[in-house]
Amino acid sequence: MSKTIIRAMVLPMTGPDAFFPEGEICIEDQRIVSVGETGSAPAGFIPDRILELPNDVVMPGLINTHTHAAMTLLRSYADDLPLMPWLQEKVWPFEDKLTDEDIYWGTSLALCEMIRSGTTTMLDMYASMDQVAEAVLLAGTRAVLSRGLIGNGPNGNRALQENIDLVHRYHGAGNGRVSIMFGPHAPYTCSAEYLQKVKTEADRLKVGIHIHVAETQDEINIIKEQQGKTPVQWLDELGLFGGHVVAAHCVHITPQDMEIFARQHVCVAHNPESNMKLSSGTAPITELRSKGVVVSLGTDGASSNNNLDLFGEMRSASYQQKLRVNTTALPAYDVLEMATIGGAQTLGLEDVGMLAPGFKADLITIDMDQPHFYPRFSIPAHLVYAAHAGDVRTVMVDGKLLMEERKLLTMDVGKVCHEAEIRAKRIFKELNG
Ligand SMILES: CSC[C@H]1O[C@@H](n2cnc3c(O)ncnc32)[C@H](O)[C@@H]1O
Ligand SMILES: [Zn+2]
Repeated sequence: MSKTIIRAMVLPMTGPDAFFPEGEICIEDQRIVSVGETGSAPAGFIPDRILELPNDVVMPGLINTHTHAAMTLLRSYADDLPLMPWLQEKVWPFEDKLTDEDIYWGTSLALCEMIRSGTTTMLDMYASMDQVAEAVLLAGTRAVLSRGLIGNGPNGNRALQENIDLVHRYHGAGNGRVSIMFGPHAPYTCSAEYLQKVKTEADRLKVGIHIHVAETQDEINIIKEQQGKTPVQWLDELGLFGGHVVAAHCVHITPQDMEIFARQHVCVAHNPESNMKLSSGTAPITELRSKGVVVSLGTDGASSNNNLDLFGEMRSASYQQKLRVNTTALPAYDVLEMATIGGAQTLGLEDVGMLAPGFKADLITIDMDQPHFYPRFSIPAHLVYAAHAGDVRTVMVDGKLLMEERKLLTMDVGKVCHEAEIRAKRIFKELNG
């Protein structure tokens, strides 16, 4: 049994007006017991640890709903290219050389970066997912993991079996910190028959599906030529939707596609920085949200971003919609919702994303006693428009501290950076002599 009290400014993300300037959160083991003003702890709650952080804001941990964690090994390896040449000429040849251990260390590097920037949960899609799961279990974060499935390639069936095995081995592991989805890569890398097989397995094992959808105009052209309809309409007619589906990107979608998402409760993972860097386009986020579609935020991998910082992603998401629509689009609180409770809804996690009694204690604190946070007119505006990754002081997941005073408690950052550097450079040498 462990009992903790955190005293700080509390932004619980339970509604736009909920804020406790002199707040207090009580935590027992993995869960939050109470949230309120200082002095609101239940009678008889005797903590064995008190974190006095009066100049910090405590808020839910951020949730990254689309990434390829181990792609940290490709950071700054392949820049300034559009999606297809980037994948075909640079990324896939590099990924062909990755070993299971490389993916373990690349994922660990991503987890160091995520914890240090306030991300407590990720939805990942990659290969060697047992190693990814082990890295997550050791780091102490929460993750939903999917085996990336390129159905049209020679390994499509083997990869599908790996995804099935992953469900059996890791769904619910780490006291529920790890769960599994299926990861068909995209409409242009999976046939109709393959996607239907994936859907059958996902339904049988009662887990969700994570897929890239409508990322580029090239994808729309390919699928329209092959199928005579948009990727979203094709996937809908194939029967892929209807269960729990997370669609990443969704840049080039029509009003009819948005109606399908709303009707089928497809959740969208928006990746504004990757979409800008690959020059893919600007997703119609305000329209999706006004149709009732759940939209959350992802960074995509570190090769198309090139960081895993959701504070930057929140700012980019807001600014991008303001540029596309007008200045009232995606105000600060709405973006914070996308990065917290919206992320939890996207991942089907019912007890994270807010600070409320009964919820899991996945939370972060941000040091507000810094010049760029004065004067304090609006905490949500500060967090979205002024904060950066380095402002995160404390990270807790499942009631366990993963970072205190910016020191990682579960990971050896020096060792992780060293392993990542030598492994990435080895592959570079293998490819370039
Ligand atoms: C088979 S594992 C996942 C696969 O996806 C690749 N990937 C990374 N970013 C993107 C993106 O924006 N669109 C499509 N595919 C992407 C990654 O390199 C892996 O090969
Ligand atoms: Zn992706």
